[in-house]
Amino acid sequence: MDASKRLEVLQKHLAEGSTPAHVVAAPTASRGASLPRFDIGVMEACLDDIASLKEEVYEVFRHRPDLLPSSLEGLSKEEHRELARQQLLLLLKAGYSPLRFYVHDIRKYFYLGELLALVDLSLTVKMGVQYSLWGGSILNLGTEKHRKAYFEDIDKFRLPGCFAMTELHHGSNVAALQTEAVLDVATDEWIINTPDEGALKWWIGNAAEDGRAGTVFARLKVPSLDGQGNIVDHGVHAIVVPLRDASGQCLPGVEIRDCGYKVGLNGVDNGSIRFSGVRVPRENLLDRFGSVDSSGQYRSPFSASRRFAATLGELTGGRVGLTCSSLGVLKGAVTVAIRYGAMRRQFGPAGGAEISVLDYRSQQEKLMPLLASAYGIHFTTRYLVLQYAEAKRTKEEDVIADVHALSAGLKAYVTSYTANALSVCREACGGHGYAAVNRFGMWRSDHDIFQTFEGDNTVLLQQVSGLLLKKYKDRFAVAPVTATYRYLRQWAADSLPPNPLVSHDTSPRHLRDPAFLIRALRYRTGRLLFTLAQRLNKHTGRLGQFHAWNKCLSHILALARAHIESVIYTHFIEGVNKCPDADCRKSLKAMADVFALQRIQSDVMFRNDDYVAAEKVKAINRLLEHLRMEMRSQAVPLVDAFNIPDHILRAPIGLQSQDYTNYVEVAGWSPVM
Ligand SMILES: Cc1cc2nc3c(=O)[nH]c(=O)nc-3n(C[C@H](O)[C@H](O)[C@H](O)COP(=O)(O)OP(=O)(O)OC[C@H]3O[C@@H](n4cnc5c(N)ncnc54)[C@H](O)[C@@H]3O)c2cc1C
Repeated sequence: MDASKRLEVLQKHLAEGSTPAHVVAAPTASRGASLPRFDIGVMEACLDDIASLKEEVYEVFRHRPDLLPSSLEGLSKEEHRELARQQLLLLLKAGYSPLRFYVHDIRKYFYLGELLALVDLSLTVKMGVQYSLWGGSILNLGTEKHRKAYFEDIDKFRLPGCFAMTELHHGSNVAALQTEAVLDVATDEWIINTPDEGALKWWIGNAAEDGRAGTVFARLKVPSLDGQGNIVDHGVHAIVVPLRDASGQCLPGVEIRDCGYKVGLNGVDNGSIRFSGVRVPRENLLDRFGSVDSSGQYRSPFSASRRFAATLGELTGGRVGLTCSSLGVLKGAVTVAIRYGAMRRQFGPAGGAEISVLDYRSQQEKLMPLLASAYGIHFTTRYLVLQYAEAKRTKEEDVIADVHALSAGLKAYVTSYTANALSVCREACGGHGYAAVNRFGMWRSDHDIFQTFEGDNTVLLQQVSGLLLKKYKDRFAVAPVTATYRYLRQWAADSLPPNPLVSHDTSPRHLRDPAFLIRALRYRTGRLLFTLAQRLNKHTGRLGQFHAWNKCLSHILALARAHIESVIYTHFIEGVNKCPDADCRKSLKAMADVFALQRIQSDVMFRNDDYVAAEKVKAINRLLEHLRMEMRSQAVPLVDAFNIPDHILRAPIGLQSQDYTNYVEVAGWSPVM
């Protein structure tokens, strides 16, 4: 049943006052606080209006259990690469065209990234390399001639390709890359060279085995037009360079080595590349933002720094994709941990039955915030995807800037959050969480690098704060005194408690009021921003900009995280309000409250500033405990609403059956002993 049908059915039942058959049964062991039961299908519909894609894609894999191994233990990197390749080819044979999704229906493209994360993260990353990076660089940095030349072959995976940016000596600092592309005016070709060991391309996905071509980032060096024999360095640009012939042999001047076994993601063939005098036609320069004619005349509508920013800005799609995939992993991990926690029984009152471990408050404290965050991140990620589509459609500068900041911030926040959540979920499943078949180990190893590639998280968070500071500075660039004053007044009005009574208000009604929660989270962002601006101002005079920034770095990172949390909460509440079903809404609202209150509880700044008085902190603690207990009552249906089929989730302790049957079978026992 698709999303709109589900809502229709529910509305009919509500009108008739009856209960649909698939409304979940009451939880067994939740004492005291509980939330109303809800229709899982309706909750799923509130989350996704393209859920049909999930059903179709996962159905494709249902018929190929050979491509869904229960664990990757013992697989060599070559075998794992073949597995990822076959998984990708299966999708293509089933009629999916990721690059067409990328161009015509970006929501589906990113959703695919989320879905495939639970099939195998190597598959998601391989898809990301082929379509977001290799395909995306052609589409976004090139012009029509490049699109015509490569689109079909990239789409069909007839031309597996690479995105060769990183070098041995430089990853985050892209402007410092050293690979050279020198124009030979006589032959109208670029000559690509790796000048030294530090410029070896490194970590390049698809390079070790499959890559037939790649977008290579190199310094564009062009003879000066003054006839003096000088060379002008126009900085880093992207050029298409063929790497292998049809038989898989490296082309003359191209040498490739395998980066070898990694901590995870061994289904992706990362390689290192050296170029020695490789010649490619001048047209191979991806010239949307800067071009060179046959005489060597360089043209760009932008200044060098704006061109560089525009080039890197076009790569935000990769970050959006990683955020979606990371969310997929988070949903999978939380699903396993919560189902297992509900099934697993340890200890109980004297003479009574053992209780589910999920009924321990400590377990709720560990897992309910993760579940709440998964929902909050879900709504925010969906917003990011829509904004990304809007930016591509309208090309409006404001929207592009918003997407740039949000994709950097959300990628950093979500991937770090998920990396930590994987450890919490593993530990919440006790010893059985450590069995390879239950997938936490593999997710942890495969997902860990999400924090680093497509922009190191620490570096990305700085970009977010940099953009916030820029907005702040822009406000008073024109009329410093009045604008600063206006900004502060606005900030005070927006976020400070209107009067001292509020900082002492401990009523649950107030504490759960979205107006209070959003005001508090924005207060934190505003305060961090304002004090950071003051500190940077103070230190820059003495230390210079670079060192002043470094001195304030932990403040800068705190600001970016605070900002992202307030953005997530805003979209979470929007998701709550948009949900048409009252019972679903209650669960969603409880989770949004947990999300925001936990952030307020864990940041001493609120207490230090007397934004929340001591008795209010205690009231928040009590309320959080209560809300987590409430959430526990619907925790299993809440993860069921992610609707991850068993053949995709595979972790035997986390399946819908919620018993040990699959797990004992994996160990070779007959289920009936
Ligand atoms: C499995 C894998 C696949 C990859 N695939 C590709 C690919 O297909 N194509 C490609 O081009 N690249 C690829 N990469 C490279 C990846 O994008 C880089 O590793 C990443 O950008 C980080 O750069 P780096 O490794 O040089 O880290 P560095 O920038 O050297 O970072 C090292 C440490 O220094 C810190 N640091 C660096 N700069 C700052 C700063 N300004 N402020 C504070 N701290 C800082 C970082 O936080 C980090 O902790 C891949 C990497 C891996 C591991």
